[in-house]
This record gives sequence, C-alpha cells and structure tokens, in this order.
Amino acid sequence: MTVNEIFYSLQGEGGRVGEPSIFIRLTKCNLACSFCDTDFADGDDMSLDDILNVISKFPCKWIIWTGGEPTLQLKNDHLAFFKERGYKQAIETNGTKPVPSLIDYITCSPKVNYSRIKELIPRVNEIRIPLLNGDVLPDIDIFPVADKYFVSPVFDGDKPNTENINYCVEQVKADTRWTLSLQVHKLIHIE
Ligand SMILES: Nc1nc2[nH]cc(C(=O)O)c2c(=O)[nH]1
Ligand code: SF4
Ligand SMILES: [Mg+2]
Repeated sequence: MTVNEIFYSLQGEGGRVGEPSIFIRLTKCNLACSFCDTDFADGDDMSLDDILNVISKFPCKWIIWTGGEPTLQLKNDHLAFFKERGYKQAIETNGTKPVPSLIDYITCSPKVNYSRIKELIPRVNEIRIPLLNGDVLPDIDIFPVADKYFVSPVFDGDKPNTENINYCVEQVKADTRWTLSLQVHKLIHIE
C-alpha cells in the first residue's frame, strides 16, 4: 500500500472523539475539495508487515484508515491481516466507493453525490458532513442509515472559523436529528 503517514493520537471528531487511535493515512483521493485539510499526495510503499512493525509499537488496538480516500486502496485482504492480529478497524471515507466488509466502524464524510452513497454503503456508524457558512444542509433522509448524524463546521486550516461554527449551531438547532462535531484535535493542538 502507499502510505502518506502513520501516527498515534486521539480521534478528534465525531462519535468517538477522545478515543486513542492509530491513524493510517493512505495516499490518493478521487476528489479535490476546496477545504481539504490534508496533504495526502506523497507516500511510501509499505507492505503489511512494514505497517505492522510501525503500529505494534503503540499500546492501542484501534486503527483508523483515513486519507486521502482510503477505499481506493484498502481491501478485505489488508483488513484480515490486521484483524487476525487483534486489531479493530475504522474508516473515514467520502462515500464515493464501497467499503470492504471487514471494517468495524464506518464514518462517512460526504462531499458529493449525496444520493448515490446509500447504494454504495447502505449502513454506516456515522455521517459527518463538513459545512461552510451558507451551505444548504441536505435532507438527512438522503444519507444511509446511521447511528448518528454530525455537522462539522469547516475550519480555516487548523483554526476554528466562528462564522462557520455559528452557522452550523443554527442548522443543528433547527433540525435536531443532527449533532455538532468540532475538530477537537485542532482546538487542543494534537495531531
Ligand atoms: N486527531 C485526529 N483525528 C482525526 N479524525 C479524522 C482525521 C483525518 O484526518 O481523517 C483526524 C486527524 O487528522 N487527527
Ligand atoms: S475527500 Fe477528503 S481527502 Fe479527498 S479532497 Fe476531499 S477533503 Fe480532501
Ligand atoms: Mg486530519
């Protein structure tokens, strides 16, 4: 696999915020969002053993596959390798590709083609939609069934954007099926 970076931190967003997690950021994405906060272009080829060598140093059994768009590379063969070694595996996906079945926790952060996501990924653990001041919050029913639906105000890089946050607060207050999610890792300056 081509890997951009591997780091150990706390999940900074969504329904599992604060949980220790090993982030494996895979190279490549099939979208080019204006607000993208990740430089995922570079990467090194790593075998599954190479990756295991790095992550086994961390006292944690949860992996978060992210990117870029991790579904462009991630297959059940990869997931089975880590599952056999006692890891649980989550994914942060943009919802444009199917998710391999061995994933234990799916966060879908939709950016485009909202109505197609349901066909590709019928059930997710969380939807976490990035929103900018003035963006129309889509009807929640367009998305796959989820345990939780989050609105995530887009930050200015690593800094909170007060206008975006206030706008998202109003959206959530107006439709209580949504919950606000902040990028806590940026607020507390961790990776
Ligand atoms: N702490 C922390 N939590 C995160 N949750 C999703 C992230 C991502 O970049 O996909 C991320 C990240 O980069 N850092
Ligand atoms: S889908 Fe995610 S990683 Fe890809 S360009 Fe958009 S924000 Fe960046
Ligand atoms: Mg990030």
